[in-house]
Amino acid sequence: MQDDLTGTINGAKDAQDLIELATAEDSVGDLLRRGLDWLTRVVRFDLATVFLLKEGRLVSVAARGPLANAKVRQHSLKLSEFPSLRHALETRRAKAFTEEDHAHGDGDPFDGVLDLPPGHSCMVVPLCAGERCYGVLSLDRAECETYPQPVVDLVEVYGQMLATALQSAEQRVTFERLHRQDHEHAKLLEAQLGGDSEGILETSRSPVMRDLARRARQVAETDTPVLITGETGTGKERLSRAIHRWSSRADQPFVTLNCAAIPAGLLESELFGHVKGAFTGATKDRAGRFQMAHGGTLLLDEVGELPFDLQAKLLRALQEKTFEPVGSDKTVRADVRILAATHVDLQQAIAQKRFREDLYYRLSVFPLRLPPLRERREDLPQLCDFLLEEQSRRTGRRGMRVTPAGLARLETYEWPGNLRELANALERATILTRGNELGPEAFDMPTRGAVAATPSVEPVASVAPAAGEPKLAPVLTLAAVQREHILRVLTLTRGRVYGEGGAAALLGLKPSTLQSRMKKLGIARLEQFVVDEA
Ligand SMILES: Nc1ncnc2c1ncn2[C@@H]1O[C@H](COP(=O)(O)OP(=O)(O)OP(=O)(O)O)[C@@H](O)[C@H]1O
Repeated sequence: MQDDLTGTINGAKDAQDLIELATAEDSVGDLLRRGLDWLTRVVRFDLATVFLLKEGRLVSVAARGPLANAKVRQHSLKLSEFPSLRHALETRRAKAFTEEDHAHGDGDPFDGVLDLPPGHSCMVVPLCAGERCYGVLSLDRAECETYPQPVVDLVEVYGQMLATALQSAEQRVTFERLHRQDHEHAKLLEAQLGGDSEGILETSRSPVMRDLARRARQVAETDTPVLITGETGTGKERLSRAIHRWSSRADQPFVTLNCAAIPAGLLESELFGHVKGAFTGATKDRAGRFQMAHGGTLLLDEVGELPFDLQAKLLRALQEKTFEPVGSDKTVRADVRILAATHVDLQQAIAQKRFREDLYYRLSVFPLRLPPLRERREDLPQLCDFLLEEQSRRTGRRGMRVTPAGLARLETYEWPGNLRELANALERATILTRGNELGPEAFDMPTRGAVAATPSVEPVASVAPAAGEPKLAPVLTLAAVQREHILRVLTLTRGRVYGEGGAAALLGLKPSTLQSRMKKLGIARLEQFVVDEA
């Protein structure tokens, strides 16, 4: 198709370019520039102008052709004064103007801006997609001739494509803004709840802790993997967050994956993502934690629980920084700094063939061992202040403090659940106390001697027997009874939580519920129950 008003139309190639234009992830400016480039190939004009609708006005945002000048680029029109433009938007149809239209219609949109002859070639194309009309495209030529209908139809399709591309560019901007807002919001919440604070690390009174914090800050500056070990509740996750915040990746995502909390069959997809149809229930592509952490830090919590076959895949992802989502043969690259945490003795797990030695050496380039609370008792006063302050942000109970006698009481306890147990003890004491002072009577843990005798139970109080009556057993807290019972069942199942005959099934709980209860009660996961089956 070629005449005075059409350019050279190169069939499939032009259609393909147009589709590419509509699906490209360009910014709005680039999109308009490329869109007008495309148009020059298929239709002749001296001026193509894109006007976008803003508060009842059509504002020129891009212009192309020999007549495009600064005045055209700054031009704007009141839509209500141009019925022909309004009509094009209402009917969503492109229209070529004839000499007659010019004689009886509204004024020329470029009156006062350009000196175009009466009856010049002119076409108006609405830019509408879905529910929205974004504006109009106008084509003008200094010659007096009407654009033929096939050209109008073609440019109308172009207008629809351009509007669709504008729509997706707009959606992308909105999505990115919402994503940013979510990120900001999450950070704010974290800050409000105190989760963005490193807690008592560098300010610790314990020389061991201070040294650990110093080394953590040094390694934070690098991309070296760090293996954080320590008993349950010693603050491994909080230390990981501190390392992330101290690193140059601080503004990028911090993503965690608790390898013990996710059923083994789903872990690979959680780590590396999956593609639609990879397995029953995979109804769409889903990014894994590696992709989510791109540019940032990924904490593999309870890494000792990672199934053996998945450990090889993780090793490859660490070495090559690439992996394949489940069900895909496409290799994905992610730039992720890895932190791993565990409370199990990985050396022992290696000896029992439950953990790969090569992965261990990869993860443990820089090991950090968090001491248990009983080895840093000198931090108790600071920790109590810190945890009470943090708790007050959640509960509103401000100004709580532990009296010196209360502290002396806390110092006599062994703290098997470490900082988490301390936080829980303080919260319980706050609930049970009317005033602001937590004295020894506010705390329900046994003294050091009692702990040694019955390590897994926590009596609240001994009920004094009346004279002549046999001695009564100590009254246990509900938590202590639960703890003891769960430990018994875990021993029976040799540490197995999941599946038929697992502890969760025996206790009538969902495995995830049992896991979280175990975590709360400070029950370390499972190696002490596992009998080496080799
Ligand atoms: N350095 C710290 N200063 C003050 N409080 C801390 C510190 N580290 C941890 N905590 C508190 O102790 C509790 C347990 O912390 P965290 O979850 O980081 O421990 P963890 O070792 O990762 O536990 P788990 O082994 O169960 O995964 C949380 O309430 C946390 O706020």
